[in-house]
Amino acid sequence: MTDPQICLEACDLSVRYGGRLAVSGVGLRARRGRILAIVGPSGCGKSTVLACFNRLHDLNPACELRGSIRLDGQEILRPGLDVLALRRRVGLIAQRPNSLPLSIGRNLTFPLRHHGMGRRVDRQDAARRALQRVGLWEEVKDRLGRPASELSGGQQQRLCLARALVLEPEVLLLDEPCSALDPLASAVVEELVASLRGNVTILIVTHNLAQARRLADDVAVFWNRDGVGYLEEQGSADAVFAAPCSLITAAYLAGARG
Ligand SMILES: Nc1ncnc2c1ncn2[C@@H]1O[C@H](COP(=O)(O)OP(=O)(O)OP(=O)(O)O)[C@@H](O)[C@H]1O
Repeated sequence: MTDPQICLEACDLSVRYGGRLAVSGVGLRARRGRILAIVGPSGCGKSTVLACFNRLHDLNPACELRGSIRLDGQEILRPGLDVLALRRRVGLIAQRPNSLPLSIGRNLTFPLRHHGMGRRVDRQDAARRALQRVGLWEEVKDRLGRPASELSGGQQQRLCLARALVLEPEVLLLDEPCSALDPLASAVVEELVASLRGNVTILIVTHNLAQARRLADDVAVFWNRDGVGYLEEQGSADAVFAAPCSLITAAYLAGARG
């Protein structure tokens, strides 16, 4: 039986690019409403695994997935799944702010329309609430018609978070969301992510171990052997940081490896 505390679960997940095995045998569990930090050295497959959870690899015909991923107990890798509906439930925020080449307001109303919210007034209302949620409303309310590209990097990343949140996702996948931001903008985004705890299940890839310590309820440590990424260890952040089970994790967290 599915554990109701588990929102998202990968079992024996493997990914190949053009036939080359990139990630193998990953079993990962994300608890509902908690923040799971995914850490590990470069190239061990963190982003590759993260992108599996909203089927982003469907866009890459050279990419092949094996194994199982269940969202609320339902298999999401099965053929015929409504991928648009999945992406409404599981949003992804990339490393670099990727606002749409539209106005600030339409960055939010466009996805709502795409996902079938019919009335303009409802879309505008949802957009305002999403902008308030990420603390951008006061900064942009008088220039909603201006291009999103006029915003700073930090503001654009908050706009991207608002664009994901406006669809009221159950899960947010964050791929190093602060790595392109200065420390102040990074702190704002980090606080925002922390404020979502309890409401949204969050998986965040980060190279910043201090950030993982501050944010995470749970931690998954990835590693790579002979060029193939795998999950070395996972557990509660307290346990993994204080008393890791694996020597590799211990050395990585101590800064000696990776
Ligand atoms: N689109 C792609 N096509 C081919 N190989 C890829 C592609 N994306 C990733 N890879 C390969 O898959 C492996 C894992 O890469 P991935 O980016 O997932 O690692 P990562 O742990 O997220 O790294 P980083 O921390 O540097 O972002 C690497 O060997 C990489 O070269």
